[in-house]
Amino acid sequence: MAQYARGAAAVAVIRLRNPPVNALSLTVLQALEDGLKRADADPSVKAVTICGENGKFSAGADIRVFSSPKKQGLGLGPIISLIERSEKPVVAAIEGIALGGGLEVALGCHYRIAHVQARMGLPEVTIGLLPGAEGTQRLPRLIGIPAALDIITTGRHVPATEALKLGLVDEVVEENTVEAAIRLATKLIGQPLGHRRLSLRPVPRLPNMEAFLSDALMKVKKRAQGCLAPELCFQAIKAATELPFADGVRKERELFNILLTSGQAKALQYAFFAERAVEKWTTPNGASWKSASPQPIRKAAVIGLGTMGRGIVTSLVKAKIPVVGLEQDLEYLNTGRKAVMLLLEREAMKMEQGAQTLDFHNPARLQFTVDFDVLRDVDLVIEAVFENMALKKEIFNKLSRICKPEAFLCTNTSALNIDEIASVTNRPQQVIGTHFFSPAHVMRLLEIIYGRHTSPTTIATAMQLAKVMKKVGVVVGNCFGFVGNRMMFPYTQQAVFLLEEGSRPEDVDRVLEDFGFKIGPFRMSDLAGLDVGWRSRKDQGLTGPSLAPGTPARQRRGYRYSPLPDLLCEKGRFGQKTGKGWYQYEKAGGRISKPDPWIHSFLSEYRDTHQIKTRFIDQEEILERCLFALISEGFDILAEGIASGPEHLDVIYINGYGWPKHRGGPMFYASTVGLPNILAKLQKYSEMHPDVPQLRPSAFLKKLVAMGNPPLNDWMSYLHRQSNKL
Ligand SMILES: CC/C=C\C/C=C/C(=O)SCCNC(=O)CCNC(=O)[C@H](O)C(C)(C)COP(=O)(O)OP(=O)(O)OC[C@H]1O[C@@H](n2cnc3c(N)ncnc32)[C@H](O)[C@@H]1OP(=O)(O)O
Repeated sequence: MAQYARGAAAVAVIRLRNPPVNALSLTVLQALEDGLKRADADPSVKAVTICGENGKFSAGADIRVFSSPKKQGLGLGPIISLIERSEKPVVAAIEGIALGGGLEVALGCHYRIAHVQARMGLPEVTIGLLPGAEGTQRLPRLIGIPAALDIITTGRHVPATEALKLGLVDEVVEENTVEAAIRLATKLIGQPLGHRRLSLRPVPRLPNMEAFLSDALMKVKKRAQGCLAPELCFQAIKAATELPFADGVRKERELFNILLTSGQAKALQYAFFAERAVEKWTTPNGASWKSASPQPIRKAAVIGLGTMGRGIVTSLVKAKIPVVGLEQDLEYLNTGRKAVMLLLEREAMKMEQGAQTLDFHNPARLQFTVDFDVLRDVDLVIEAVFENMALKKEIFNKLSRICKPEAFLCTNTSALNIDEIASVTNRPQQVIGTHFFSPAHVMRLLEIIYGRHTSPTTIATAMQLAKVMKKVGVVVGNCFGFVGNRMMFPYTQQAVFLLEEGSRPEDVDRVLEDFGFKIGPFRMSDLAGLDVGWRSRKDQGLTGPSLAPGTPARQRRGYRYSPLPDLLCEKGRFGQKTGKGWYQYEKAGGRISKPDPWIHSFLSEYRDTHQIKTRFIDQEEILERCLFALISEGFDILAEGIASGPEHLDVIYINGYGWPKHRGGPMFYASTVGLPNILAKLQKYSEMHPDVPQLRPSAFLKKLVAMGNPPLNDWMSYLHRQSNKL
């Protein structure tokens, strides 16, 4: 709702009130409209201030309304017009946040005052929409086309100081913003308002408007990667340059409705809530975010300053947590230190653009050592040495003797058994997996893996650490590959099998990149380095010297196996780092991939050697085999209780594996394709490839289909129900 009060003798204050972020629900909008009408009708009221409860203006429309049957009733535009038409001056007092419809309300006001800490933005594009309450028509009139395009098509939050420079707000204050707004409103009583009504202003012209817009459209499309909303945001802003206000608003509404009914908006809004849902973690034994409290981390240490360790140190410094970086000897330490300093300098430069500073030259904040004794007083250690169980166990055993008893011990691993690592310590309850993604200071995902003995406090502390590092922590159980890599395995396996059967790396990558992945599986493998998987397969005895003599080339443990990646590694083709992998590159370390005729003839020789009949594989089969195998593994993960809901898998895939957010994550995507369709296709492919267990549909998927394909929100409730249809 909204509270109506008197701020000064002649000033009415309308306070938006809907905790925690004053979202504009239908009730709030009704109360805002009532408040405006009341102020208008009261002759003793000469001016109005609009503000938000609890130091937050408003986070915009209540996103849940967009998927409810009442969405048609969300008539914010007419209320904003009512504000603008008011004969009494209306001042917005912006504290905290004014986002989406919240900022559109402020744009309807005649004046805007912001607190210096406030942030403003039109983030609708990030939930698959556009500012549909006349924002695409008012903002360009206020701050011009280039700035409006930037803000609307990226959805970024603009700090108050920048907003002042752009002319988005009239004043920035450090004092009580509402009081400042009331004072301004009092001063404005009786003054003319015509020029303050944005709908009456022309859009500032650019000398080269046409060229500017065509260049901007190209950039928007490139960034969008298949997402519809940025381009429709662009179209709405372009309309502001071509049409009178009222016609521009009509165009905006038309484009808004296209987006609102698009599957992409649903997927992006699902992703918004999924990200928040995973914060509320639970484990199968009943531990949960509700009852566990995080411990403060005043000082941390990172062991190993390779690629991952460097990024983790950088993330900790950025989170203002004092950190010690430790390496095995001075040579490695110096190389690691230089690399960390370079990363931090780059980060500091980026932060300076947003008027922020990064303090990393102070030894109290960042220290490097080869001496484990320095770790005596840290609250938390993140071990980030390479994936070798023996080495990790040696380090954890040492840490357990050196670190204070209450210190938490985290291992950055992408697959290894957390319980085995914890078993060599004197505090298995304080051992946890923290799987960072590379580059660790950029990627948002942090997979947090609890072991058999990990305490709820340890989980809560790791989650809190993720939050302060501005990462999305997702709590998962302990199994080989955890969630992300375990689901990735069948996906990349299918991609390689497709090469055996007739596809080329560029065919498979193109299909998955057209689907929306930032990078296809073969380009990804070249980027990560083929040698990483090769080492792991050698450790597992799947290839290399430990492979039993006489093992068939294309079979392991009775199932189909492709030695193709091993053969490439044996030829020194490790990907980008060696200039050759599934593609060729301009040089070792090069980044521009080109299809490689050598690979094409290598594949055809390989098929001849193994008497594989080559066939044409269409896009549908490529997509379905890769994605459905991954999804089926996801259902197994849910059934085993490794993750507590499909949102967890989706958040992991969107934030760690380049899954296109506008498709909502693999499990959401499965729900849109329809579980019966996925089951039928998996059954078909599994019959074609009986020696590939990863194509056999998960029992949980079968159960859900038998139960009538329930909506995603209900899936978990079917896990323990008895079904006689199976
Ligand atoms: C016909 C045309 C009509 C309208 C056009 C207008 C369209 C819009 O306004 S669309 C909405 C645009 N706004 C946004 O996209 C903002 C979304 N919110 C955020 O970015 C963040 O939540 C925040 C910056 C506002 C706050 O961040 P933080 O402090 O980290 O808190 P949380 O993100 O955890 O949020 C707390 C709590 O609030 C819920 N929530 C936030 N925003 C909305 C919202 N707009 N609608 C509904 N609910 C919202 C969020 O889910 C959290 O809920 P839980 O505590 O239950 O998890």
